[in-house]
Amino acid sequence: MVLSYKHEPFTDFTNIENQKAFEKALQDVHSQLGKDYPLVIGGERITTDEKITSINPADKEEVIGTVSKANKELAEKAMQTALRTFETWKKWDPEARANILFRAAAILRRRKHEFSSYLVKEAGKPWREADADTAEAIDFLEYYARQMVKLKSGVPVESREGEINKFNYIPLGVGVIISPFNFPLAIMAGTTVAAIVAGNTVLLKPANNTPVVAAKFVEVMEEAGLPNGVLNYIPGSGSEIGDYLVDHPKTRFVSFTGSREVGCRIYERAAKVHPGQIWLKRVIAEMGGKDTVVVDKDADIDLAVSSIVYSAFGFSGQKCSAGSRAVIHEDVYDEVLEKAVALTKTLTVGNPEDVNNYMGPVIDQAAYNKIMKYIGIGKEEGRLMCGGEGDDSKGYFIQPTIIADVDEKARLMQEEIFGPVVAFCKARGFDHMMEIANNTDYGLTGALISNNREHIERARTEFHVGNLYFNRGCTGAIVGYQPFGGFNMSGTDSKAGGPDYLILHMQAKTTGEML
Ligand SMILES: NC(=O)c1ccc[n+]([C@@H]2O[C@H](COP(=O)([O-])OP(=O)(O)OC[C@H]3O[C@@H](n4cnc5c(N)ncnc54)[C@H](O)[C@@H]3O)[C@@H](O)[C@H]2O)c1
Ligand SMILES: N[C@@H](CCC=O)C(=O)O
Repeated sequence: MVLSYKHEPFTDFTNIENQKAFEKALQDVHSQLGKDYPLVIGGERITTDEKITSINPADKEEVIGTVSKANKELAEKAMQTALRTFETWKKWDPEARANILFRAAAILRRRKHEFSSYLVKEAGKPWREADADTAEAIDFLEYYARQMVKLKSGVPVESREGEINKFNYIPLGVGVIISPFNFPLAIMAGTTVAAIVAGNTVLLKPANNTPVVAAKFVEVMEEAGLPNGVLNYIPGSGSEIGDYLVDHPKTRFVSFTGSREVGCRIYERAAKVHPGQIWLKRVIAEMGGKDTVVVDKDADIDLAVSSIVYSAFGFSGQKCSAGSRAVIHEDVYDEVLEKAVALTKTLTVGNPEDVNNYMGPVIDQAAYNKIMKYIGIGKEEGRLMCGGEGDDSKGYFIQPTIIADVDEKARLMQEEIFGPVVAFCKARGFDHMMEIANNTDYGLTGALISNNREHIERARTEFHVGNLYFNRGCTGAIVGYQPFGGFNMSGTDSKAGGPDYLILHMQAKTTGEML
């Protein structure tokens, strides 16, 4: 019997045994660095001359691995393989497909610290963030497997006398999975296995900064018994193979997580019907955010401060859910600001291999340059209270930065920075707070810190975000507990880790039989 779903607990790193185990895993992973990873198409390992070199963002000299790079011909080979494999995979008993996910979850759980160590090395995640990323990947496997078992017999519909009507879900076909660098295990794995367990075959194109952890995950799925050709691993250039596969007439759906710019491009291209295409493509596009922590007049100030600071600076602000705006009632603004600056100054920045560092680097030179440019803009749009400095000599380190007194319409309050920068903005009252909270193109996450019941209830309907939290920060959704996805330009609100998610990867079929 399958036990009911419970999310994977996080590792307690204050426990010395856990600390030692993680240090050992880091050493083991260190000894594995620099390997070469081939493409995997139909189980065949294909090595190309052209490579993606994955480096450690905390130490540019350290190569995590080199990864073969698919071109259009190889993407086409992967498509043909996935199309062929779909004909058999779609007929598998959904429960048997779910069993592969359960087994993969068990393997990942046994190798938890190893995977988290790859996340420390390849993505620059501090231990706790890496551990949470691996736990979330396990959660996705466990949760979607159970969801598939629930959906396998469809949903009951009514029948009149003399007929039997049924309503079942069947798979779609070949899906293209395009994942971001910032949850290189959880989002990559979650989007991939949701499509697979629903009976589809997939082409996985991971982010170019983090392809090694994806290659390791493909090995886990093979070990768990996934038949060859169901999951095809094809890292490559987004603009080359990404465009090619999004445009492909045999692509049935695209599951994308990443920036608004790329998401909109995919959405638009996927809408065009190409010669030989006999369906309208489905697109799941989960994109950026400009997320707000709102602090009410009668809030618990210390809770407000920690919610702002940890939502803004966890994983150096490189979360779509990051609280990059703090909107604070004018009566408590100065106090919250002062305390937030003091707390931020205690945060340590450095190599994430050291458990004592709260923040590691940002992902690459382009991200570093972009964030530093925004800090420059912030200095003009507001008052620099702390941080503001960066050092890209060894890795891409940026100090956690608070910019105060920013106008609600300023660029710092409107544009996704995706780095450790938070803008503080003063509000006149609750109406004004809600107005500011809703004044961006996005609508992903938000938090209200308040002890005013009427304001909490008003925010429940007026604060227009896909994930709204009260009296806590705005990051850290848990699979199965807080299904995740946003409104407006944050995407298609697919709600990863939620009860509707798998259905997006299937089509419903009605049958009616006369007796
Ligand atoms: N809403 C969410 O659930 C969610 C979750 C994580 C990250 N994000 C967002 O992702 C962004 C950060 O991730 P990123 O920098 O990896 O995003 P990105 O858009 O730069 O890249 C995402 C993926 O798209 C690929 N890509 C690039 N060009 C492409 C093209 N023309 N066709 C197809 N694929 C292409 C990339 O290679 C990568 O695999 C942020 O904006 C963040 O808010 C959103
Ligand atoms: N689901 C994550 C964010 C994913 C995007 O980066 C959270 O809730 O913090």
